Amino acid sequence: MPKIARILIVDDDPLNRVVLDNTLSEDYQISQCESAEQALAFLSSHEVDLIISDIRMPGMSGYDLLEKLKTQQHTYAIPVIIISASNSYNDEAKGLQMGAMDYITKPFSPLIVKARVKNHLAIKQKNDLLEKLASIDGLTEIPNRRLLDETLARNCQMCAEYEKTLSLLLIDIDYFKEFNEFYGYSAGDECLVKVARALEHVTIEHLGFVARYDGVRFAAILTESTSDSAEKVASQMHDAVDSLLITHSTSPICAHLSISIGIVHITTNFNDNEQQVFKLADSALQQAHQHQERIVLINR
Ligand SMILES: Nc1nc2c(ncn2[C@@H]2O[C@H](COP(=O)(O)OP(=O)(O)OP(=O)(O)O)[C@@H](O)[C@H]2O)c(=O)[nH]1
Repeated sequence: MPKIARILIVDDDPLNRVVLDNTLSEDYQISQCESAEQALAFLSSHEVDLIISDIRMPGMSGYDLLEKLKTQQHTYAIPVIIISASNSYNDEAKGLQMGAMDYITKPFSPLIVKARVKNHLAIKQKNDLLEKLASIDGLTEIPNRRLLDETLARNCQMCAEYEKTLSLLLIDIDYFKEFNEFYGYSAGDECLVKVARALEHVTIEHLGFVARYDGVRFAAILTESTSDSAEKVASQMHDAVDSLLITHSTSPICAHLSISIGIVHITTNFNDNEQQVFKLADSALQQAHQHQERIVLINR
């Protein structure tokens, strides 16, 4: 069943909220807020597909709300329709320049509101799909490098700001060139999909994030972890890949397909950016390869 879109109405006038609610509630799930401040609080814990906001409200105005929405990761992509009693071109231009998708003047025609809402939701749906396609690895269907880079940058910033811990695990499949050469590239593809699923399963259980970093390397991010818990996750990843029992007869180290893992664990008060964090995880992975160790951990 297709998901019913959720629309948030922000207006200090209860009558306007009721009229809009009556216009749209037959087709959508509606939530109402009587101020921009209340809307921001609501959006911190609820997902919405579209916002309809008045401009002139006590406290924060609709413009202030727009400005704030555009600076937050979880709200910048939500389309906003401004609905206002002002028919001044300046007000309309300002709203559109600030990123509103549309501007409707009051009194409004319910049919026009319905049609515009429907059109903006259709565009949002397509944008969401494009966003998803641009963030997912085509072969393994787990997040790709682009989403990994964004997620790591965001998490590094959050950890520095709120003094939280972060672990980055870099996972490499051992002797995959030899696997491809012996079993063929499409068997290699199948194997990558299986390994990705196994890693994803373990990571999700620990509320982490995993992505395909490049050809045969994966990366997982764990926040608020300890170095022990990061090592435990790495060890579970080894078990998960071992239990796939994928024969690798040309591997010099194991009869089955195996992985090596480098971990960097960052404790509070760190100032490393995402590139430095990545370099450290990579050097842990190189050490794992050099010394043929299953897991190498660098504490920072
Ligand atoms: N089947 C398949 N192979 C890939 C894909 N992407 C990269 N590869 C192959 O993966 C192999 C990776 O080789 P290397 O980076 O040398 O890694 P390795 O052979 O595992 O060597 P070590 O990392 O030292 O254990 C190369 O042969 C690539 O062609 C893919 O999407 N599918």
